[in-house]
Amino acid sequence: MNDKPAIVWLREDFRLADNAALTAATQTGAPLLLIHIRPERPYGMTAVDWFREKTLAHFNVDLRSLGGKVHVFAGDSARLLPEIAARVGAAAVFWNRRYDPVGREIDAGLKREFAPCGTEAHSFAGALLHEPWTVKNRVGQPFKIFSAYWRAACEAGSPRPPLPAPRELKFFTEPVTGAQEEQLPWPAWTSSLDAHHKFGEAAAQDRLVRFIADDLGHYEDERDFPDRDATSGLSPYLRVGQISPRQVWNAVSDASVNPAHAAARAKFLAELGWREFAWSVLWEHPGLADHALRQEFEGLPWRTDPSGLEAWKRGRTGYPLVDAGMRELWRSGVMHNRVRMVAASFLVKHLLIDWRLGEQWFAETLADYDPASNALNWQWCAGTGADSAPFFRIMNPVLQSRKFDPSGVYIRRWVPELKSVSDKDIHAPWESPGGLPANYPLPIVDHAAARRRALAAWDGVRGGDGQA
Ligand SMILES: Cc1cc2nc3c(=O)[nH]c(=O)nc-3n(C[C@H](O)[C@H](O)[C@H](O)COP(=O)(O)OP(=O)(O)OC[C@H]3O[C@@H](n4cnc5c(N)ncnc54)[C@H](O)[C@@H]3O)c2cc1C
Repeated sequence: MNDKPAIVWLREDFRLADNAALTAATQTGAPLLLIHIRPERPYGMTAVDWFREKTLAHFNVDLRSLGGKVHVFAGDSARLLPEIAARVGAAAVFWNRRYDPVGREIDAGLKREFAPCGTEAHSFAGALLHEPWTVKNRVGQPFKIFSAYWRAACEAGSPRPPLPAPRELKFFTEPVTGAQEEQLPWPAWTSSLDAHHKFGEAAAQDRLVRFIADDLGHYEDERDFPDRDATSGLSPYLRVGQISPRQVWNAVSDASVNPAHAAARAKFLAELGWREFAWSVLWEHPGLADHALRQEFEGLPWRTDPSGLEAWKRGRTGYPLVDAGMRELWRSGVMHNRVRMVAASFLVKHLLIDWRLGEQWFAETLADYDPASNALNWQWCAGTGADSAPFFRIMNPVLQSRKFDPSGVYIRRWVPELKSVSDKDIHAPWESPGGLPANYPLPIVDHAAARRRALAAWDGVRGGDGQA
């Protein structure tokens, strides 16, 4: 028995089950000191910060019933973690790895700092199915194309089964100085988000079980329709680690699915694969959110258009599907994937506004924001990434709306001004015989003209040899 505590540093892994760091710390027999270090937030809370804080609060409720809690600190973790470890005389520190450029540098520095002090620092895989540096092509290079990446990842074998939650947790009970209030005051803008989310490990598991039972079988056919609740809704839980990708992978792989639906299962697992691919690309390109992967796009003549950007952010572009998506984002902290694509394409191609400004807005407002998936998908939509939709493929927001929200159910949910417009006219209400409803704007840009402008800009970058 060892009375020096083992510190478990929780970052994006607020769960008891399949938490390799927690399990390993438990196995030492030392009393556990669970800590979380809030980063300094000079610009205030973002939506994913809000989701993480809510998650932490719920995790603490679960822990209290087991006699423990997460001690919360705030500040620079590179300085604080060694201080806390020294203060409590920790025998060892455990964490699950993170892969963002800043986080991985801090963690590597901490390991170097702990080594000579006799405090063991142990890190584990937890947030991904495959460590981002492990899936490589035959000559040891990272993949640039998703399909090749995913084939290789699948050939590497199934991820190991998830770990059970530790049967018994013994907590460090001495007072720990310097800890903060567990809960921060919520900014006013977060109040509308609450109604759209449930928190806690049990809620995440429940969502997974319901998705498998009700939606997995028709995932492939229905996932693109924002008017249906046909996707898993797991992304915020995955983001803050209330559920692990291994738990999702194994539950979906083991579920008994009608053989006719095997393709739906494969499609869903491949979407988890996109998440993996995004992290592997970020691992290789730490500047993914700042620099176009295709260099030539750095020369694209982006427009400076503050009022266009503001109309896009507020859902006032006059294109109902784009506006519905942007308002869904603001009010709920999430947006359906198909609509994310249409809204992103609209900003980049119709308004010719730099994709980085859209990436930043999503980073502030998405409850599932992660630096890999967000940057990769923005580069995909902008055509600037390695395996992206080509720039000249410009989504028509009206046709997308007619195809994927045919009766306007999704639009009416988020754009109440259009409630009484007919199903036929709701996609382009400015053409409605009844006239445009009061308070809803005319399109801020004409589709055909915007398309021509975008193609001309792209042609300039390509030296005039482009195809439209
Ligand atoms: C411009 C843009 C920005 C995006 N930003 C983010 C982001 O910051 N964080 C984020 O998690 N996803 C992002 N996505 C991807 C995708 O929209 C969301 O993962 C998805 O909408 C989440 O809903 P779901 O959990 O119901 O997904 P499901 O369809 O149920 O998919 C299951 C899981 O697979 C993963 N996944 C699905 N699609 C993608 C994808 N295209 N790229 C990466 N992973 C995917 C997610 O982890 C998701 O939870 C972005 C997409 C676009 C077009």
